[in-house]
Amino acid sequence: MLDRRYRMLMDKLGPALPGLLVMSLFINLLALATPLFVMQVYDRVIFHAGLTTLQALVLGICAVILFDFFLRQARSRVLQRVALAVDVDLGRALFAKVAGLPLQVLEARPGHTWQFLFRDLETVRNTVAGAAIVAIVDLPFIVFFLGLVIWLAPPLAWVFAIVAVAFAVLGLWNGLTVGHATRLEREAGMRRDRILNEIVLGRAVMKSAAMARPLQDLWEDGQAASIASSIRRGRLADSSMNVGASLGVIATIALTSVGAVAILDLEMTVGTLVAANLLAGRLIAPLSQLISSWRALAQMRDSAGRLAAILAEPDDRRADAIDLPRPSGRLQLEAVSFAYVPEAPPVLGNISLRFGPGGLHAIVGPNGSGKTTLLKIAHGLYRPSKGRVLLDDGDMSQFSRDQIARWIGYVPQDGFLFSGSVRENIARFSGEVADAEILAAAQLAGVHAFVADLPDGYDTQVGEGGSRFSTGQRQRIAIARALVGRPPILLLDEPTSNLDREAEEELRRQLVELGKSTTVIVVTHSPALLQSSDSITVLIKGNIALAGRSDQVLPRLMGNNVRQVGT
Ligand SMILES: Nc1ncnc2c1ncn2[C@@H]1O[C@H](COP(=O)(O)OP(=O)(O)OP(=O)(O)O)[C@@H](O)[C@H]1O
Repeated sequence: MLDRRYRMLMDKLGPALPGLLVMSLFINLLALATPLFVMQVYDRVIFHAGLTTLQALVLGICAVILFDFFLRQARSRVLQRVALAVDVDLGRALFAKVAGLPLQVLEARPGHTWQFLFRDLETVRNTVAGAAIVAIVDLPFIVFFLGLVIWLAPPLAWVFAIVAVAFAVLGLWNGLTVGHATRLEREAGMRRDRILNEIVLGRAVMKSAAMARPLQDLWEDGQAASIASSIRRGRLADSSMNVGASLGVIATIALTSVGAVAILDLEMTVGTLVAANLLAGRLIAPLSQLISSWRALAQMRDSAGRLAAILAEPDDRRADAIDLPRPSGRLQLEAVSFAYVPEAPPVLGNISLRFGPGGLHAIVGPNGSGKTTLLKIAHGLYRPSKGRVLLDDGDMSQFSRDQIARWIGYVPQDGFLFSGSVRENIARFSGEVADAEILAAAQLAGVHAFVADLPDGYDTQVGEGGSRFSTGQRQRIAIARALVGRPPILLLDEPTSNLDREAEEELRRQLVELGKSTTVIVVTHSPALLQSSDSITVLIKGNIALAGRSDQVLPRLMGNNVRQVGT
């Protein structure tokens, strides 16, 4: 059975392959015209002063050149179409896959891995439309040329056989060494780029903590390793190419010498020798091309492997079996345990909680106690390792992300925004959200007055990741984004951590108001929010230390340091 990476490539290349083979057949047949032409000129025109024959031969070869040109053009077009299919179809599939993968899979690999996947796509695209593929398609015709040469010039057969074996050995050695060196080169490049990526992400920390020098040292180490692996790969590839070139020259010399002896023994004509030499060129060209394209082919094989592996990963659920009515807002965690890595101890252990419908519910606990993880599980972003989450009475795992996003609003700790306008961000970049809905969400989140006051209002560009706004402003816009469509459940991760007193009080009032119709679950350390909550859950080291009505939990919480509750 075909490896899935080759299956993926054949999906794109397969439909074009018969056409390519037919065109290559004709191109290779036409390639016989030159040796035939030369043979005729040497053996007939020169010896018999046949100028009329020469004219006919020149006319014929001109027609052949023209036909050959059009065929090559057509072959290039076909390969360009294949490249376009890779770009469009695979590009679209890859983006949809990356966007559709479960959050846990996305978080399990460093961020730049995903960018590299799109470079993999470019590698596949460029190789599929490049000279290496033409050389591969030309490969079967080598056998044909070999047979022809043996038939035409039997005394040269053993020279051709030796040349073919020498190229096969070189190709094999090249494949093994250059393929491996290419892989090492990529890994070294990725390690170096990871440092660069982090420097860009953590630029403010780098500057404020004066970490530029040590980080540069780290990057230079990475760069040195990358250069060393490039040089090694380059050396191996150059050696193969040079050995290939030398083999080509040796083949010509051996053919000419053996041919000369055969001519002296009257076993062959001069024309046959010249023709055999030209045919040898046709035989060696695709082999040399393959050897010099080996790096591209090895990269394409690895890239296709990575792409195929990602494309085979299971998605988050995309489609719903049935369009269920809007839930009332009851959210229940049933004996939920969760571990980020299967072999590590669980971050959450056997959590059972019920929220709503409606009400303001607070979750508190020390750093690292699992509050954010709990919220992500409640939002279906992570699947529990054990237990389940129920939305009303339905198991959360049956719902698609689209449906969950409509029913559960989620405001992450950093309030990340995407480059674009405030309006686009609140509307989740959907053209289907009406202005009235955006305004209502902004008013509910208490961000309308601030946005309306900006010179470009809702058209204001937020910058990369929302960088043109303060963290508090970003968080308020993120709350508005979560409220679009008035989901029956709203999850907020420390929404007041970056707000001033006044904004905190305003948000508290709004959350209490929202709690009358919506189940609001908020991770918070804000005393004001805790006091206004209907229920409080205290998490310690991934376990529920205390949970219940806030008037019961709060006095114990106030009397104890949160870290000591439940111990
Ligand atoms: N992506 C991850 N991979 C592995 N472990 C993680 C990951 N994210 C969090 N953890 C671990 O899970 C535990 C709980 O983290 P979580 O972020 O849920 O805590 P938290 O209570 O929200 O903390 P904080 O109050 O600091 O935000 C921590 O021990 C943390 O180290």
